[in-house]
Amino acid sequence: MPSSLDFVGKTLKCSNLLASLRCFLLLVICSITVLSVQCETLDRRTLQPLSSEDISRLLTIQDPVKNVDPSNPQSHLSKILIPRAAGTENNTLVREYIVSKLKSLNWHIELDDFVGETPVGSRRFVNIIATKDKDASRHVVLSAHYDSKYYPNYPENQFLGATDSAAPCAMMLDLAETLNPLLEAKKKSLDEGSEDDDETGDTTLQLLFFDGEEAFVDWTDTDSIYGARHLAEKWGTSYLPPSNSVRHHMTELDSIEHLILLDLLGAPNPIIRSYFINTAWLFDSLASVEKRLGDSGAFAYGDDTSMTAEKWTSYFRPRTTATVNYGYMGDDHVPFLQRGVSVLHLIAEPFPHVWHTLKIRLLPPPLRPTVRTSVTHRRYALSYGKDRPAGDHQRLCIGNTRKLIAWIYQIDEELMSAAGGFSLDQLMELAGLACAQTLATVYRKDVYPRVLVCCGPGNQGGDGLVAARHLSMFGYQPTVYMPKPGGKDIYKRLQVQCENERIPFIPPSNDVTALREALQRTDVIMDALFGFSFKPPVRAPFDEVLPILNESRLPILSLDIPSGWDVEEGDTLKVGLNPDVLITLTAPKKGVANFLGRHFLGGRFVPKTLQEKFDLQLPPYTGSDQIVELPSAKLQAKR
Ligand SMILES: NC(=O)C1=CN([C@@H]2O[C@H](COP(=O)(O)OP(=O)(O)OC[C@H]3O[C@@H](n4cnc5c(N)ncnc54)[C@H](O)[C@@H]3O)[C@@H](O)[C@H]2O)[C@H](O)CC1
Ligand SMILES: [K+]
Repeated sequence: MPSSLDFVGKTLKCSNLLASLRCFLLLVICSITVLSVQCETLDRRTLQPLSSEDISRLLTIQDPVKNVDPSNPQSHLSKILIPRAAGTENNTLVREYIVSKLKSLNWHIELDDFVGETPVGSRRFVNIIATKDKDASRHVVLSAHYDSKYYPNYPENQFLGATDSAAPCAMMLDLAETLNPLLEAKKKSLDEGSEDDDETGDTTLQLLFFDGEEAFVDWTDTDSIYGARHLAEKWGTSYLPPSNSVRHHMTELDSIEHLILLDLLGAPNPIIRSYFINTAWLFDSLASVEKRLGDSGAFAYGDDTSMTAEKWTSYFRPRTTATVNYGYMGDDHVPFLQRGVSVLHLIAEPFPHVWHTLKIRLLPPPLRPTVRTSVTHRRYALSYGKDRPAGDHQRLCIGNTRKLIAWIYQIDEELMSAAGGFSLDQLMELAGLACAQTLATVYRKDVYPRVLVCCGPGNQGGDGLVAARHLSMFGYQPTVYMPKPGGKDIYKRLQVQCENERIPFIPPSNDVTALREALQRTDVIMDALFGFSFKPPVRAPFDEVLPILNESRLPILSLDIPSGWDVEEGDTLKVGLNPDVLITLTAPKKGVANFLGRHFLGGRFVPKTLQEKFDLQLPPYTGSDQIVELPSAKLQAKR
């Protein structure tokens, strides 16, 4: 029977989840207090509430049932709900339907067409990439797979995959159709200059319809998610041409704000959970969207009274610190997640009882849950363009940095004077801890375990050694590369501390062969080479080191200022590193005013007296955090 055959695949998916959950259990217990803070803040954006008129307008733009009604032969769902395993004629028919619908709505279509090896021979796979505004450099991606499970013989080969994932695909087409007039009106007003918003104008909606999600035999790493694996790999190495809004070395993957994957949706009463902390805010936003809709009676339909304002119940399992999910199951999002993409996985778990069975043939997918999920997504997508990074409390006067750079040495001196009372060891410890916390915040240790900490000859190199020690304690695998060790006693003591932690060191040398080899075994680079005392031009051996680090195309996190950048002028000589993330210490330097990547502030040691004396308008840190994320350079420039 197909269901029992495929139960192997399902067990594999679930066992991944269970294994991950088991691994994370201790962590959850130990770090519950910290996590409760992070859940509230990580990558958060605020969702601007829509008025009641907005909601009713949204619901009346288009009948929410029309596109997902299986009894209507013209609905999107009916058109997709045929056996459509990858490589079959039906698969082509469904693809052509999706493409023609989106083309007629004026969406830009790209097909990712390739041949892959499967246990049943070579097969053609075609991912569909539909983008509303092809010129926008940032994408909010909604995705689902359009293939159905392959079975060689009758009657199993009649498997329809209604929830898996015909209904999610139909929801996406419904969303495109419903929002199209609104998206076009917005684009028009941006083009005409009547609405001026670089931030949202540069973000567009992208729909990904994956092919070949299903295994041909049993679900394994190589027999599953053919389309997603191909696209994630391709996009990880496709670089976008640099422009005002596209920074150096930005890949197609970097352009993804969030990838939202819909799967196994459409059956009654799904339980949907939050799996990833960096999209927890997005999950909460969806749940609050659902609540507003439910409480306003928007889910009630016809004679059915089960979803009236008083009776409806949520599909979203509320998130609490005790129930944060740390595992993930095998699905199309995994190759993206492994490459650092922010993911929201919206899947019914436990899987619907009709999963990989033929029952759906006899029992059309229950209409109401499909409509409800579809409407919730419509409403969410409409308000996405109004989102902003929460930045009101993150005031930082970049205009003041001209003064700051002159003051930065003075602040340092005062901190370590008799009046300041700090020692260099103390400041370096707090600076290094903030740097390690930044890396752990952005780069998950299960995806980016191997950190190459590149340390320079000055105090910044000391920050790097402190960070390496903390990273090791956090569970990462740091390696220290210090081509020209500084002579101060403090560096030697820090090196001993690292060695006692069994952190490997690459022996100092002017020959960069060992560096090149180490980069082959690295997931992320920490740049602790030069800080605020760097004076261009770059001297040997670093003149050779910086280009090698850039050419590695690995993600880079820079400490205080990207190495090779002039502290006042930035990367004017174009010899500096191109980091993805920056952790500024004490206060931002003028040279990084136009830095486009993620920017954090750390060095939580500037006392109130010095903040007042130097008129530093530093943003408040939250709870026990050592770092605070700053608004993007683009937003600051506008203010
Ligand atoms: N209060 C704070 O913000 C603290 C910050 N910390 C960190 O310390 C650095 C500044 O440290 P400093 O020792 O003054 O200098 P650097 O580490 O930036 O580098 C000096 C080092 O580099 C050599 N060098 C300079 N220019 C070149 C060049 N063109 N080519 C090759 N080598 C060069 C120079 O000879 C020195 O050896 C700050 O940014 C923070 O990261 C403290 O840890 C805590 C307090
Ligand atoms: K640096």
